[in-house]
Amino acid sequence: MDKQNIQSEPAISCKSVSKKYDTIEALKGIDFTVERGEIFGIIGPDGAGKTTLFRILTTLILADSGTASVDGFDVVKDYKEIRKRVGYMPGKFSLYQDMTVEENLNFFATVFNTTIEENYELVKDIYQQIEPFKNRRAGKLSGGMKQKLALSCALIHKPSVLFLDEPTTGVDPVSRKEFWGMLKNLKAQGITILVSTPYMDEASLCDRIALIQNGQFLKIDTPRNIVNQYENKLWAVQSDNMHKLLNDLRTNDLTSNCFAFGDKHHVSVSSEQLSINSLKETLDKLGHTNIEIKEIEPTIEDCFMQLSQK
Ligand SMILES: Nc1ncnc2c1ncn2[C@@H]1O[C@H](COP(=O)(O)OP(=O)(O)OP(=O)(O)O)[C@@H](O)[C@H]1O
Repeated sequence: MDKQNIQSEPAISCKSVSKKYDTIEALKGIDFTVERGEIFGIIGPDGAGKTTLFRILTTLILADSGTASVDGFDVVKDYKEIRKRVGYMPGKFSLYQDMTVEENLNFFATVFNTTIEENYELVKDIYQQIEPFKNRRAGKLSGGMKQKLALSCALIHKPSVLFLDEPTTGVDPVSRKEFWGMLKNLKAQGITILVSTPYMDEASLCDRIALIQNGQFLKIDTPRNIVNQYENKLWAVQSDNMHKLLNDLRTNDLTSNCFAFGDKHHVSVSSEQLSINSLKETLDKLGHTNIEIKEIEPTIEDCFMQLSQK
């Protein structure tokens, strides 16, 4: 395929991709495309199928059925081309623990037939933060520093598509925030990013997201549109006895679902018959004290809970 044709293809395209491990259906007919220059998030809990999808797209395993392409190349036929063009940061950072920071980066550069100097501009902002520790072994770095080194290694050959599988899992909140800042900078340099995360709060940092559960996409859209499409009213409820409150809310005929969210319970209400005051009265009769109920804006997690129960 010539260069111009490649540029008109989406960065990633997946059509009816399925994968089984014995009897476990890890992916059940995944369909989506990622446009060039997007930060696209795959959001879902452990075991939803995120890693399996990443491995198929980075040509490490084969799908049982369906087709997929990356940067315009077919994941089966053109796997060699794809390997040159993608950067992959697996969930468990693939660093050589006994090699130093600099040796790790050098190694990845050499594997891709390049040098640190050649693509230094691309990794500079990230690598400079760990450069003071360049003689330290990777195994002795903190979680946040390991993450920065792993990202530098995934970028050192200037990939056009970057695959980041749960890059912020096990990383402290400050480093998580910094990390998303780095992704924005990479996007500004024209790199397409597919990133998976179990943290629903990170969804809003993506251009578009797919919510995944049990090997299926529940929804694909911008985080804003997903939140706007939330169907019910949503209330945050608390009382002195949160455990009993959860049971009482779940057995109420007029609420559609309820789950614990931080120090409150989030209750989804589809019925017009139920008002905040009438729910307060009901809970009062059930013996609850210090009841507080507030209407709130749904988060992506609320949307996920609603969609996953359909
Ligand atoms: N090599 C394998 N052999 C058998 N089952 C597997 C294998 N790899 C994954 N699975 C199963 O396939 C399903 C999807 O797993 P996958 O690792 O893709 O999900 P995930 O969303 O990345 O979750 P996690 O963050 O836990 O890895 C799970 O039920 C998992 O147990």
